[in-house]
Amino acid sequence: MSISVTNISKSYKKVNALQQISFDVKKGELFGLIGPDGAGKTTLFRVLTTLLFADEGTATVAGYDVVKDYKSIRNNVGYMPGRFSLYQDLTIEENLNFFATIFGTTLEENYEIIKEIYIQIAPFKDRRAGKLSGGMKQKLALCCALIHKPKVLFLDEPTTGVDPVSRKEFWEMLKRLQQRGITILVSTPYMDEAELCDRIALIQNGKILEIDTPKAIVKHYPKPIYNVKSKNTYQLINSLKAYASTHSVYPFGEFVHYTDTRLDFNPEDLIQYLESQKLKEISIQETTPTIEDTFMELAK
Ligand SMILES: Nc1ncnc2c1ncn2[C@@H]1O[C@H](COP(=O)(O)OP(=O)(O)OP(=O)(O)O)[C@@H](O)[C@H]1O
Repeated sequence: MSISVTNISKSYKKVNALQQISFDVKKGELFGLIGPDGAGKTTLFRVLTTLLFADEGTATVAGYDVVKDYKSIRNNVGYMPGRFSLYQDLTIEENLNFFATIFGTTLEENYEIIKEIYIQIAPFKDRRAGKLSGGMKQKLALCCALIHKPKVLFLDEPTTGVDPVSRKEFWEMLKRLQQRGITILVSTPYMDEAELCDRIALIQNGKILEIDTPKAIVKHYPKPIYNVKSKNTYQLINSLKAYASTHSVYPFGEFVHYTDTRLDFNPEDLIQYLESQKLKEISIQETTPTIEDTFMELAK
């Protein structure tokens, strides 16, 4: 195993940020931690990168214990924290040289591993990090996390605040790093990114709700789910919430996702009810559940 977490708990006074978390990540796996703000993702990253002690439990990374072997872990992992880690007043090149130096290496020595990402920002190498776009900062932060050739890469919400094109490119880069045998633990609040991981853990309020491949997680969804639409979405949600047989209701893109408590649910009954509520242009269609639907169901 590349990462092994056993019954890790961590509290900040009254907040139980992590509660008995256990999971394993295999060597070379791209593993996603999926959960909303405050779920405990950053706390877990900090424990695994030896920056914070857990109250209970044990964890190993690349075979090293996070408490006893913290020095070895620091030499073998790359960490890209969610909040920006670069020196804003240093240029791209200076940031890279700085990170290389603290790990006792040079940009030249490990150029091969960062080359593909670095060439995209190299034309701006004399620009200060503080003056870069979100996508460029992210690429520079990834280069800095990789400069000492880590075995395991920790990426805390690397695509938050980054435009959709850069997000897509970023995930393509991660896939290529994975092909080099690097184990990657990445957190994201974006459910569409969850589908790009080999396996994911859904996490909320410091607890793991489920761990599996994205496909299997969606397969476990327990009910038929419907895309419901009408002219007035706000009123539609309120009416659906007030309906006697509602199991779940929440906005989902241009639709409202609806599940019913009855096994013999007939959409016609729901249409009649919504019409009686004076809703107009109603449509109901069964749809395939997504990871977000599974999350909403488990988090209920
Ligand atoms: N230093 C701290 N002192 C007190 N509470 C904290 C501290 N750090 C985090 N918390 C709380 O612990 C919980 C987990 O926070 P954590 O930052 O690990 O979550 P997260 O999933 O990374 O979310 P975010 O994306 O918002 O950082 C939250 O309720 C947060 O408010």
